[in-house]
Amino acid sequence: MPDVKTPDLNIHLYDTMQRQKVRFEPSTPGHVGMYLCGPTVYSDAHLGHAKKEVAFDVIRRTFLHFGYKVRYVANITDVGHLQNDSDDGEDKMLARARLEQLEPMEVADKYFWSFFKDMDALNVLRPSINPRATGHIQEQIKLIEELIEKGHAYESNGSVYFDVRSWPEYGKLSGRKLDDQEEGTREAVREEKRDPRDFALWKNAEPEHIMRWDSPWGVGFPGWHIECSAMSLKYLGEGFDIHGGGLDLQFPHHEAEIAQAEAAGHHFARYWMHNNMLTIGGEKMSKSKGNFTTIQDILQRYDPMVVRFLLVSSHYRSVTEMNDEAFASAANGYRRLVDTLAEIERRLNDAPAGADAALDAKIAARVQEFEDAMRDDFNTPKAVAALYGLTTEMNTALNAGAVGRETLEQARNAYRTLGGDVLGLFAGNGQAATQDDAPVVDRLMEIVLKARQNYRLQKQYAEADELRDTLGAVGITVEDTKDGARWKR
Ligand SMILES: Nc1ncnc2c1ncn2[C@@H]1O[C@H](COP(=O)(O)OP(=O)(O)OP(=O)(O)O)[C@@H](O)[C@H]1O
Ligand SMILES: [Zn+2]
Repeated sequence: MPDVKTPDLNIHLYDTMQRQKVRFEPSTPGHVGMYLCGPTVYSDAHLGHAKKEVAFDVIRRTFLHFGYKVRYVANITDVGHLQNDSDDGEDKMLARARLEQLEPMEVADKYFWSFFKDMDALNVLRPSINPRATGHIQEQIKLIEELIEKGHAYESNGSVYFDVRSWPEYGKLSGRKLDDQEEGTREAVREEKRDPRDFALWKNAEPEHIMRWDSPWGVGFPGWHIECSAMSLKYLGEGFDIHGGGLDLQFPHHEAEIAQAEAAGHHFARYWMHNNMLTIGGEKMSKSKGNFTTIQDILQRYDPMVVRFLLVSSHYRSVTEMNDEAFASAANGYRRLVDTLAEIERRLNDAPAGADAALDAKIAARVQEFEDAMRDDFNTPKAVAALYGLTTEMNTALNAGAVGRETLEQARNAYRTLGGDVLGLFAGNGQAATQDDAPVVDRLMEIVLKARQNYRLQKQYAEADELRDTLGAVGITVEDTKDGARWKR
């Protein structure tokens, strides 16, 4: 018999569209189709991106835990996302390509791989499907044609705009009334539009715009929003289950996605989920504000599992404020869990046979507490509190003397399943969990890398390589970049 678990039917989630917690009912029993708006790949990912990716990864893992099959589609934006998120301005990819003197597709690939390297480190499961906007131009053109045919879009000067006045529901997700919406675009673009709030589905390419494709309206490129409507429907089908993204994408991006899909006659996402922001000094961390810390930089200082622990310690719909104290307390909290788990595993080597019924009941109650928290809109802080509770109880029992093998196994399974499989916290060995020594190691590494650089300058490459290999053996990788050597552990 295959190991088939009956899906749990008691999961509640907060649906942004309905503005309340509702019971999740899948469109196909036992299956969940999820779409997540992914990154625009023009620079390295920062901790704000990590918050979003980890939030939805935990949601996906929770559905898996509760017996669902999940198809998880997360896109990569590699065209059409213009600066200021508006209908004019330079394409973010092109601006970066110019800066780095690369082909736009080189920029996309460079940051695509860097994104996945970071996500792998944070133990974020890879998407089931990872479609790229430039690979789906035909699908986007087809959807635009449907919209023109139905009278919800019009061509103007080689560009195509969505006619917001033709779609009274525009604004239903964010609750914005059409009249309250800003008219952000510059004069020349505004002249092309019937209403300044119309948004671009397709843009006519100026001669110098090198990312360009043929279309029924001439040579151009897709608007930013259309890719997500086209690709989610393609891979998840009509009326798919969950659409996710950051709260800041509700308007205009998600509002536009809904209008594009529904005005063309499609059934779109049935639930909308949004993560809140990671902030620094109370302000959203963002690339354009420049107040960001890249994931690569933070991983120089902290074990990726500590970073992940920090992120799951606050709810996905709450703000996560990032500062040194938050990391220090995450490192300590995480250490408590892994130390106890390590002790349980050590004791299992020579534990006496048998079980401790009272402790078994406590473990079962903590498992229940954890699962109830996750069923209630993926309440990770409460779930973490259940793990802390378990940890206190286990430490008391372990300090008091021998614990029976069956009970130790139960406890280990609880940590591995809930902390490991659901929260994704036990990739790697967690050994570098508390890096109170980070400043000292930083300084030491500066000295070591300088020594290695001296070897290289004197063409003593064998010695330089040996130094790098020795560092590798203790878990420190050194990478040579054009800006000098970088390291991480
Ligand atoms: N600080 C943050 N906290 C949580 N999620 C974020 C944060 N910053 C970005 N995201 C999410 O990551 C996704 C991609 O965001 P995007 O590439 O626009 O990042 P950004 O730093 O806001 O860039 P920009 O400042 O150029 O708009 C979006 O879903 C967005 O909501
Ligand atoms: Zn999107």
